[in-house]
Amino acid sequence: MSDYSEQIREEQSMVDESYARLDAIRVQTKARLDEVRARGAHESPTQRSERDSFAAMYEDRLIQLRSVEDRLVFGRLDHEDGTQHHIGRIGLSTPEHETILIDWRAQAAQPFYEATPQHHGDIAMRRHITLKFRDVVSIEDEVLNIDSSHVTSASQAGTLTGEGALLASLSSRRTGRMTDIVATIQGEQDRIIRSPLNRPLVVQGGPGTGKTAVALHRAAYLLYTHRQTLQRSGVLIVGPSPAFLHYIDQVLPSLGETGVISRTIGNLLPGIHATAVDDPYAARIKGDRRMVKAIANAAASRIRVPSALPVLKINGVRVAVTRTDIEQAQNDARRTHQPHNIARKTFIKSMISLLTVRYKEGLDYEPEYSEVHNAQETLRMSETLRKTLNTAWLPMNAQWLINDMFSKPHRLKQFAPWLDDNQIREVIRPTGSKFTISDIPLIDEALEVLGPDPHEQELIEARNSRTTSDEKYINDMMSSMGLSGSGVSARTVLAHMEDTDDLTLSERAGADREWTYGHIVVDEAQELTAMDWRMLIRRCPSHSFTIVGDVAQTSALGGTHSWNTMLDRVFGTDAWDINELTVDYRNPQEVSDTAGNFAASEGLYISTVNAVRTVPDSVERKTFTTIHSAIDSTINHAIDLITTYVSSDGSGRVAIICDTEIRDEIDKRLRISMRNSDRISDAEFNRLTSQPAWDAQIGVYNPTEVKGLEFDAVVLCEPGLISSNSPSRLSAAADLYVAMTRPTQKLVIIQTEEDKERISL
Ligand SMILES: Nc1ncnc2c1ncn2[C@@H]1O[C@H](COP(=O)(O)OP(=O)(O)OP(=O)(O)O)[C@@H](O)[C@H]1O
Repeated sequence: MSDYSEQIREEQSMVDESYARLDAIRVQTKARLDEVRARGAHESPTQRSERDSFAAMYEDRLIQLRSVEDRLVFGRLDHEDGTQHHIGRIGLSTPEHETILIDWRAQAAQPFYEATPQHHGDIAMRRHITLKFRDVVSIEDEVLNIDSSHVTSASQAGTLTGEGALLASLSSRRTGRMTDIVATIQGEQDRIIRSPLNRPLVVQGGPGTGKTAVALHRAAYLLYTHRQTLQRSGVLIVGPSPAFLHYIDQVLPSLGETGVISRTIGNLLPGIHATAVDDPYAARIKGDRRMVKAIANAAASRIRVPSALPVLKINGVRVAVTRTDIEQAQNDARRTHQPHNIARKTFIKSMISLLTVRYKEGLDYEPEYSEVHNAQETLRMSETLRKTLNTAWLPMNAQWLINDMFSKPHRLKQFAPWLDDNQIREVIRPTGSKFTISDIPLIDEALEVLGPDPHEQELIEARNSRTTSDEKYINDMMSSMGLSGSGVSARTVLAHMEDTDDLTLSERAGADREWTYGHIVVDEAQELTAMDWRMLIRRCPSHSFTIVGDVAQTSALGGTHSWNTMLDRVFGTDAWDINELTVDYRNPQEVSDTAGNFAASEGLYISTVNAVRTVPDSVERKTFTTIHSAIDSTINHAIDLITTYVSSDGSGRVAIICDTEIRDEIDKRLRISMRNSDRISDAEFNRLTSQPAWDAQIGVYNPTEVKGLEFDAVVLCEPGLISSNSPSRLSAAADLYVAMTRPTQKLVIIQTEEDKERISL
C-alpha cells in the first residue's frame, strides 16, 4: 500500500486544483457582473430589463461560489476500472469541460453515501478527505470490494470504516448553529434525501437521528434536481420557533442554496406576526378540525334577514324591502359558491335589481332607461338601504371574525355547539386581545371562507385601475417611440418604475398569502394540529412535502401521536410514505438509554435508536433535600460545565432546563454566581452575559424552548416540577424526553427528594 503522506500530497494537489478553478470562476463571474452593471444608463427598457436579470443571475452565482469555500472537497470514489471521481459541495470542470469535482447531489455521487460492501456496484473504495481551510489534514479509506486490485491504494492510516470523519464532527463543540453534514451523510439518510419530489414523505425518528439535517439536505437535493420547477415556486421551511429557524439558517446557504423561505406557523400570514402562546388546553380546542365548522357557522350567521325592514322612498315612490327579496338575493349569492365577501357583491347586485323591479311596479308607466338608472343610483346611495343590506350580508375581515368569535361566549357556543362551558371559558378572551400562534390557522381559514378584506379589496381595485391606465399610457408612449413589439411589456416597464421587480422570489412568496410553493419542509411536525395542516396544504396543492418529526416528542395536546391518524386525513390513505431513521448521532449511548428507558416507562411510543458514540460518565444524577440546595447545585454544575465546554472563540453551549416557574430565579442566581466565581474572569462574564439570546453559550430554558436544538451539556433541574405543571402526563413525558436528549456530551439531572416522588428519571 502506498505511503499515507504521499497520498495526502496527491489529494492536496487535487484540492489545490479545485480551489484554483473555484477562484478562477469567481473572478470570471465577478468580472461579468461588473461588466453588466457598468452598461450605460441610456439603454432601452428591454436592454435594462435584460441587464438586471443577468446581474441578478451573476450575483446569485457569486453568493453560491463564496458559500462553498469551506470543505469544498470531501470525498473520492474509486471505481473497479481504476477511474477516480472526487466529490464536493458543487460540481466543477476545467474550461475544456473535464470533470474536476462532482456535486454531492449528482447521481454519480450517490454511491459515496450508499455503497456498502454487500452492494458496492462498481465501486471498489471510498475515501473521506478532511480539510482545514484549504489544506488536506487527513484521509480515511473504506474498502468496499476487498478483492479489487485497486484497494492496494487504500491508505493504512485512519480506520477503514469512514467513522473517523463522522465521529470527529459529532464530538466537536456546538456553535449554536447547525452545520451541514454533506461529507458524512449516512446511507439510510441519503436514501431519504434522494426520494422523489411528488409524494408527501414523513421522516420519523428518535431524537438526534438527523431528521432536521436530512430535511435540509433533501431541500438542497430537490433544488438541484428540480431546479426549473422549484426556482419558480420556491421552497418553504416551517419550523417550531424563531430560535430554531435561526439555529438552522446557515445550512442551506452553506450548501450553495439561498432564497429558501423559512417561517413558523405564527408568522406564516403576511402582515400578522403572532408570538403569544395559548394555554395548552385552549391551543388544543383551537387546533381541532371542527373549528372549520365553527368558522363557517360564524360567517353564515352574518347572512340573515334583518328583523326591521325599511320602506324606502325613491323619487317619491314607496319601495318596500321584503323578506322574500332578501332571501332570493341571498340564494343568488350563495349559488355562486364564492367566498363570503365576493358573493356579497352578487347579493347587492341582486337586491338592487329586485328593488328596481319593485320601483317599476310602483309606477303606472314604463320608465325611461335614464329614470331607472337614476333610481338605481339613489338606491345605491341610500344610507338606510346600505345599513339593511349590511345587516343582511355583513362584509367582514378575517381578523374581525376571529376576534368576535372568541370574545362572546354565547356566540361561540352557537358556532361551536360541541364545546362545553369549561372549554368555552378556556378560549374566551377580551375583545381586541393580541392574536396567538394558534389563531393564525383560524385566521387563514376565515380568509378562505370570507375572501379578501372588503376594504383592502377596494384599495386593490383602485390600484389595479390606476395600473391599467398607467399601462395604457406606457403602451401609447412606447408605440409613439416605435418600441411596440420590442418584446418588453408595459407591465415590465411599470414594474421597473415601481421597483417591484427588485423583490426576490422569497420576498414575493412571503408577502403573498396565496403563494403556492413547489415543496414544503415541515420540522417538528408532530406538534402541528389539524388546523395547522389545513393552512399548510393550501400552500402546496401538489402535496410535495417533507415532514420530519418524532411522535414520542409531541407535547402539544392538539399535536399528533400517530402519523396515520393525522396524515390519512390530510393527504388521504396510502397517499404518503414514511421512512424511519434509527441512529442517534447526537447523544452518547448512556444519555440515549437513560432518556429512552424513561420515555418507554411513561408509555411513549419511541422509535428504536442506536447511538453511535459512548461517553463514559455522560449521565450524572444528584438528589437534595431542599429546592434551595438543588438550585445551588444546578448552578455549580452549570459553572463547572461552562469551564469545561465553553470557549471564548464562541464555541460550546451549556443549557439549564427547568420549569418556567423556577426559570427566572435560576437565571438570576446563575448570573450572580458567575460574576462571583473565580473560575470565570470578568471579561468572560461580560462576554457571556452580553450575548444575544439566540447565540447565548449559557442559557436557562424551559423544554419547549429547546425543541430541535442541541448543547454540549445540559443540567436538568427539578424535572418533576415540569411534570406537575404539564397539562398531561404524556405531554410531560414528551417534554422531559426532549430535555434529556439535547446534550452531545453530558447530562446532569438534579432533583429534590420531593421531586423524585413526582417523577423518577
Ligand atoms: N450523517 C451525519 N453526519 C454528521 N452529523 C450528523 C449526521 N446526522 C446527524 N448529524 C448530527 O446529529 C445532530 C442531530 O441531528 P438533528 O438535529 O438533525 O436530529 P433530529 O432527529 O432532528 O433531532 P430532534 O428530534 O432531537 O430534533 C446534529 O448535530 C447533526 O448535525
